[in-house]
Formats: sequence, structure tokens, C-alpha cells
Amino acid sequence: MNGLAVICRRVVQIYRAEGGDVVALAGVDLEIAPGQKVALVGPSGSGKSTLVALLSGLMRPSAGRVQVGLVDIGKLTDAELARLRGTDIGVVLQGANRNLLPYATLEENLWLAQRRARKVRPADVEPPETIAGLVGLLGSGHRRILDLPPGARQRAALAVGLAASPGLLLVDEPTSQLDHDARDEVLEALDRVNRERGTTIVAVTHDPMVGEAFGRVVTIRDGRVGAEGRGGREFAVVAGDGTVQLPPAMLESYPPGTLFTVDDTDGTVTFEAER
Ligand SMILES: Nc1ncnc2c1ncn2[C@@H]1O[C@H](COP(=O)(O)OP(=O)(O)OP(=O)(O)O)[C@@H](O)[C@H]1O
Repeated sequence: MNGLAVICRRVVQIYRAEGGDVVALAGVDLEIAPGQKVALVGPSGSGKSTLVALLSGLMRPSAGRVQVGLVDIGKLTDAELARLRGTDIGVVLQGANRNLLPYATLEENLWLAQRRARKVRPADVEPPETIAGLVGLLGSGHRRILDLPPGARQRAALAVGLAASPGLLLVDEPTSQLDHDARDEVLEALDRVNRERGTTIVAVTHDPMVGEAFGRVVTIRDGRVGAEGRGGREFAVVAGDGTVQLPPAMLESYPPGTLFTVDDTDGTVTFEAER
């Protein structure tokens, strides 16, 4: 299917935990166009996995709106969310093995991953061999997963995520623990999928090479969109409530509570701190 757009508006996610509630997302505003590739980066605990879990329909937001294609994730029933995950949205968890049955062949893994799509929209289901070819594993369909080298196994995991020809592919750390060549092959596979199928791709990553290859890098900081990089340039981002985050390094000089006057002259915005 064609690439799906993603829209997040003031998304809040609160986990109920024994020691007290945890605000994992504190108002995320984000738009991703159909067919775009976006790398999600940010410090540990900033909320990246939570955002991806919401996009994948694993849970509904505590507040705000998460929309994938024309679907409002917050309004779906559990059964509808499950249907979406096996069809329109493909998910590749961190660590290739978590996505794969090791003793089964690649083709069997793909066939299993297509089960739901075969029921819901059989016309869109492609032969496992075609999917394997898309990630550079043409001719490896008969091989057992445990006989594949790590790089090929990671691409097999991508193939499983793509098995139902989703419009949105969510990938957690696609290049971690791979050597240079294997990483390049994974990035090439993602690029091919994106170019040939128009699949929208969102990858959580700590690998700067993924950000570079994707071109759009969204930094999640403290449960919000903290900054964005496009084509190598770094931008601050205005959130839905009008706030803009300062780069963390500036916080030492301008701690919370610092007063600024703000001036906008012909598109040049100047902040002057009150000393
Ligand atoms: N099931 C949960 N119950 C309670 N708190 C949680 C749960 N899952 C995540 N959190 C908390 O929510 C916040 C965001 O976590 P999240 O895993 O989304 O961050 P992350 O950016 O993906 O981190 P990492 O890069 O380490 O995977 C953290 O404070 C985390 O401890």
C-alpha cells in the first residue's frame, strides 16, 4: 500500500507506576508526510519508544491525538488496533531475533507474518520471495534464520515487518550491533523500500549514520520534540502550545525562570535575557 501520513497533536502519555505516575510524553506535536523517512533520536528515557508504541497501536494516548493515515489510534478498539498492526503498520522490534522464528526458514517467517493481511486484504499480499528481494535476500527464502549471518538476519527482521506491505514501517535500532558493511546493507534496504514502495519509515536510533541517511532527524527530549535536523541543519521547533526548547547546553547560562524579551524583525527573532 502507499505510504501513510502520521500526525501527532499534543500527545501525552502517562504510565501508572507503583512509585507514582510517569509522564513519558508531555505534548508531542509531529507531522510526517506519506513516504517520508524520519529518525527519532534523544537521550535514554526521553520517550522515543513510547511514541513508537503509540504509532504502532500498541496503546492509546492518555491525551491528544495520534493519527496514522486517516485513522485516529485513540478511537480504535483493541481488535481494530491488532488488525492495523498486522496490515497497515509494520513493526520491527530491537534485536532481529525478537522478530523471527529461528528454526523456521525466511519464507516460513514471512508467510506467518502475512497471516492477518491474507485475511483482511489478500489482493495486496505479495509473494514472500518478492519481499525477500526487497531487502536484498532474494534466493535466501529456503534458509533457516539461525543459518543467516547477523546482517542478513536484521534484514530478515525488516522483511517480516514489511511482509504485509504496510504503509508505515516502525523500526527500533535497525543498525545496532552490526558491522559497517551490514549496517550499509540495512540502510540500503530501508532506502529501497522507501523509494520503490513509498513506505513511510520511522526509526528509533542512536546511530548518527541512520539520521544522515534519512535526512530528517527528530530529537525527543523530556517527552517533547526538542529539536529537528533537516539535511544537516539543526532547527528549534515551535510546539502546539507555542513553546520552543532551548538547546540543553544553553540551560546552564539561562536556567528555568530566566526572563527574555523577544523581538521579531523581518523573520529574525531575537531573545534578550534580563540580567
Ligand atoms: N511500562 C512503563 N511503566 C512505567 N514507566 C515507563 C514504562 N515504559 C517507559 N516508562 C518510563 O517512561 C519514560 C520514557 O521511556 P521510553 O522507553 O519511552 O524512553 P526511550 O527514549 O525510548 O528510552 P531508551 O532510549 O532508553 O529506550 C522513562 O522515564 C521510562 O522510565
